[in-house]
Amino acid sequence: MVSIDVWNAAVDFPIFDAKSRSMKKAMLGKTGGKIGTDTKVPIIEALRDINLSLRHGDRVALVGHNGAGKSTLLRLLSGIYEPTRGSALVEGKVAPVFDLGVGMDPEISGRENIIIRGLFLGMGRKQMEQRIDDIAEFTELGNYLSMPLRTYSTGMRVRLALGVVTSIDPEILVLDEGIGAVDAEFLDKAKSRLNELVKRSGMLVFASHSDEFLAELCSTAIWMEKGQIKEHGPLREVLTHYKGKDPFENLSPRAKARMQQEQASTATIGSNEG
Ligand SMILES: Nc1ncnc2c1ncn2[C@@H]1O[C@H](COP(=O)(O)OP(=O)(O)OP(=O)(O)O)[C@@H](O)[C@H]1O
Repeated sequence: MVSIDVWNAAVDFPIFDAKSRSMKKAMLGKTGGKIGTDTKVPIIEALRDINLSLRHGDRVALVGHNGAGKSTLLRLLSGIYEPTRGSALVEGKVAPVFDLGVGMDPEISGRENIIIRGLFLGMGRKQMEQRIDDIAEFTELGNYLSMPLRTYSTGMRVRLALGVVTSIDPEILVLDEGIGAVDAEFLDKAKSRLNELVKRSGMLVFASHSDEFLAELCSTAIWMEKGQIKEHGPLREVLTHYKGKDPFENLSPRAKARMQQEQASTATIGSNEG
């Protein structure tokens, strides 16, 4: 069973080449973590006082303004960052998808990239070889799959990357958005594959600014503000507080129906956090 537990965690970034003297006089910005200037080296407090408990089946949206700490939290949950203070315990294999293009080699073919990227996401070579035809069909890239990746347009690369990512069997899927570069028709096709992927995965944490996508894939949400969790609860409720209005009024009927279904089955959230 997969699980994530975080206790009083903080992540700091010391900035060795910043001029702390001039920063003391600077106005407090609206975005980003707090910049501490008490020490010789300024420190950005990207995350602080994070307490979180996620379990099998959780599908969590991560929302918040620029610099609120979403990407840092995703990296903490993926084991890429260690907490500076506090602790984080992650049980299960994490497939981190932060940048769809990461791990792709421009000089090798689309097909070879499918295998390499799959290995990077924790799959075996045999497993990827079994799935390659399905991925090829999904991407609709045809003969381009034998061409080096450098000959692809941005959208074509995203198709390939999405094809691979949606073919894996992750225990914990950690997604940062970056799915914007494909055309609407393809995105629609990707949605059902993403849905299947999320169903197969033990847990999803998904940072996105797209209400449509969040409604499609998530049932609960964490609202980050200035490096802290401001609210954790049912998706619609948290997004309504975050945005100041219900963002789902104008959603597609399909997304609305799915969300209502989710809400009916959502257990009490956050009762085991503290
Ligand atoms: N490698 C780093 N070095 C120094 N500061 C960093 C680093 N990564 C993030 N930060 C700082 O940590 C804070 C949180 O950044 P983070 O990228 O987690 O925010 P975010 O919510 O993902 O933002 P966005 O929506 O703009 O991507 C910001 O103040 C940022 O400046």
